[in-house]
Amino acid sequence: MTIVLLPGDGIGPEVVASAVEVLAGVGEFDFAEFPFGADAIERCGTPLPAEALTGCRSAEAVLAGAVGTAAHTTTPGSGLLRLRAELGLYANLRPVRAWLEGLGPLRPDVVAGADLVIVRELTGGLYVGAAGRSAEGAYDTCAYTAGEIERVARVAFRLAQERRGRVTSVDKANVLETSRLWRETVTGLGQDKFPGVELEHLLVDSAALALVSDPRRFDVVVTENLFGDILSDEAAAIAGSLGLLPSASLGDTAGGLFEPVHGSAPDIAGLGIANPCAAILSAALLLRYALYRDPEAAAIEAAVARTLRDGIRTPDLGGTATTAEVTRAVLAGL
Ligand SMILES: NC(=O)c1ccc[n+]([C@@H]2O[C@H](COP(=O)([O-])OP(=O)(O)OC[C@H]3O[C@@H](n4cnc5c(N)ncnc54)[C@H](O)[C@@H]3O)[C@@H](O)[C@H]2O)c1
Ligand SMILES: CC(C)[C@H](C(=O)O)[C@@H](O)C(=O)O
Ligand SMILES: [Mg+2]
Repeated sequence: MTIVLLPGDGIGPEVVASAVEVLAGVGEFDFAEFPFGADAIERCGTPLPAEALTGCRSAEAVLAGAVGTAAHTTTPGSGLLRLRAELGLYANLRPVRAWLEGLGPLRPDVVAGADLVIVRELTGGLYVGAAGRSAEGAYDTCAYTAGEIERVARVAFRLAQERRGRVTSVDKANVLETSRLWRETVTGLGQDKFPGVELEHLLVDSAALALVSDPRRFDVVVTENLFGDILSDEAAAIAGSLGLLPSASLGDTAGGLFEPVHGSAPDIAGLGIANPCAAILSAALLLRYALYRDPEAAAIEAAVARTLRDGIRTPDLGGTATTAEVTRAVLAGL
């Protein structure tokens, strides 16, 4: 059972090492590591070398850190986008929980008990549409097919059936044609196949406010690629830090890509203070969604919750613990 590791850049290798320690604490796995991101550009001349892609294709699952450095800004991200596209990972689950009161910048009475999942469409929209420069400026284009919308909406509805039975679809249907198609398609699918799931539609600007003023109203949020990218970083305020947000990128075949929502955090890379929880929780999602080992996944999540409760927290959460100390506490809590 091989798990491919793509540590990448900045704090990526630091937090992936923590996640690997925690995985080794719950079972026996084979790991195969490949260069990725700016690290791969330096070593192989490309952010996603052919052997890394081949390794990812044949692995049970992929655990990634983050990509990007000050010297290499856009190209490392293109390797990540290509990996998602090549593996057909169109649904990106980004669970957000208020693990503990008072961790983040928001009022505890607003966030206490919040527990939602953002399902971000991951292989379409503005990220992949025709883009370029013209004589006068530049352009990016947004296009979605009904099929692309329906398949990610299906993931959201199914997830809601296992949770609290409520989907919020986020779009900008008052302006964008792709959003009007998004709204029609999600509505049709809900009526036809998921009548038991409550569906509401929110415009993205209004959703952005509701996320931080009334996060408990959300169960499953489904939205297009760029809105999902932005709203998920915003939602980190509910959890308390980007260092607490994991993700699972899934397609129609087994396996998937599991990675923190955060980036390579060049401002703290190499200091040993990165919060490893997002990567550790991504490893838990890997166990749940790629290896079907839910008990181990739940054990890791409980150990992270205990570590936070015990006050063993990195500086992003107002603590003084190091990456290694948090990792040790999670392992001890298993
Ligand atoms: N999935 C990815 O690989 C990914 C995601 C986002 C950004 N990026 C890339 O990362 C680079 C930096 O981007 P950015 O600074 O806008 O976003 P970032 O997510 O790297 O950092 C934003 C802020 O959050 C903090 N932070 C992030 N993760 C943390 C953690 N685990 N523990 C403690 N603090 C943490 C950082 O220190 C920084 O202050 C860019 O090159 C960007 O393209 C990559
Ligand atoms: C690095 C970047 C391409 C990536 C994205 O925009 O998808 C990141 O921000 C994320 O959220 O995974
Ligand atoms: Mg992002």
